[in-house]
Amino acid sequence: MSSYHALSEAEAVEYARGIPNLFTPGSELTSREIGDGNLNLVFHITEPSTGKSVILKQALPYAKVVGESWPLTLDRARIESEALMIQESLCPDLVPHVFVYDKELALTGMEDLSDHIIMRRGLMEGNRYPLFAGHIGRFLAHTMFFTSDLGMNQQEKKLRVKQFINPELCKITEELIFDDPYRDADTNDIPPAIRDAVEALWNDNELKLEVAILRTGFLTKAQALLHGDLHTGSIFIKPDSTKVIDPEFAYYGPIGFDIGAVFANLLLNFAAQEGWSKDAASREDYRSYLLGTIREVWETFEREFRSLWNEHGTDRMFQTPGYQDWYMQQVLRDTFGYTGSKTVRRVHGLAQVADINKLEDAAAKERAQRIALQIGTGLIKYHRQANSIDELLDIAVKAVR
Ligand SMILES: Nc1ncnc2c1ncn2[C@@H]1O[C@H](COP(=O)(O)OP(=O)(O)O)[C@@H](O)[C@H]1O
Ligand SMILES: CSC[C@H]1O[C@H](OP(=O)(O)O)[C@H](O)[C@@H]1O
Repeated sequence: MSSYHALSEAEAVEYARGIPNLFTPGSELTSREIGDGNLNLVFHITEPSTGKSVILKQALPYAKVVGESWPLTLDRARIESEALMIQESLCPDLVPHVFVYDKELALTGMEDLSDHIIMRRGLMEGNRYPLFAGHIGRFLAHTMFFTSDLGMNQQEKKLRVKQFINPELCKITEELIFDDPYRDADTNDIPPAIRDAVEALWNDNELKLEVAILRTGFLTKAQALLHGDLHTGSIFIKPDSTKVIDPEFAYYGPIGFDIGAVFANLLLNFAAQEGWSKDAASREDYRSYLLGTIREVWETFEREFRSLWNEHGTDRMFQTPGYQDWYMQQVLRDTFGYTGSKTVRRVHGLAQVADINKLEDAAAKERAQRIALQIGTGLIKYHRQANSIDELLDIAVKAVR
């Protein structure tokens, strides 16, 4: 197969047949396009006679959610496959294995994770995942420590920064997270019931100053190789396993941005319990589970990151007493701010979340949206003063009192 074109299901089968050592030569293969994300095609190829399968993910030259009027680089397929391979080298059990990356077709062939479910769906079904916090805390600590100036050769790190320059995907984030929600942008999709609360953001200069500071961090703070879009739709899960997918937004940025993405999406589900829980007691119980998960993710991340630093840190100046504590406090403060920014954007910006949008009861949906905005703006405004993860949990609890 030659130059770039979007594959048909039949072409996807032929492509998969050519991946070495995967399927039985000459056997029947089936293909189904299952992409439910905002950007790409995803083909699920199976060999019914053996149960073997593979996922082929192909970038389209535009953003699928908007259409051909929003052109988008195919280089994101390279970014995604290279990020997955680095993450696999650091946390082999927490990402899908990549079998093949095809530059010309902007296509990645990877391990099929269909025995897992997308975590957003799992949370909407009220499931609990006791191992998740440990898994994702370890993922965050290892992928960020070993790609940062703390944990890798600082000259090689500069080359990594170059490898993951991702201007078009970063621009999407810069606009959809750090600009459009705070003005009357065309991309916004404002729920009419909460227009008053949304307009209040546009006029809140204290809030916009903090967003400008967080935007500056996103633009300039090349701390570690981020996943870049670590929401619960980018996490596959089952009780004993967690897999992170879809790092096409990967770039060198502030560590708190990825942690904030995880927390924001747990908090969006927390807000949406207005409609998902059947009564007040189960609502409170599930919310406690979500907040407990946030606390455990942070504690795991902090413990593992500090221990990697103590064991593998090579920079002499960074061993100065007090520096590690200062660094962790900055990461915590960034985490508050990015959790807030990533919560707000999902309420009235482009690409919202099913946790809230699938609520059928209009009053519950409106309450959920207002709670999410209150949590998000509260975290953004407080972020530069934060000293402990408890304060984040308090801001969430106060929003539902
Ligand atoms: N490795 C995989 N195994 C099984 N299904 C997958 C895999 N990767 C993606 N999918 C399916 O395709 C969907 C879209 O994939 P995703 O990587 O999130 O695409 P996008 O970048 O367009 O958001 C996922 O929600 C999931 O249902
Ligand atoms: C125009 S892209 C909108 C939105 O979609 C991405 O999510 P995903 O690829 O997981 O569907 C990302 O969050 C972008 O901000």
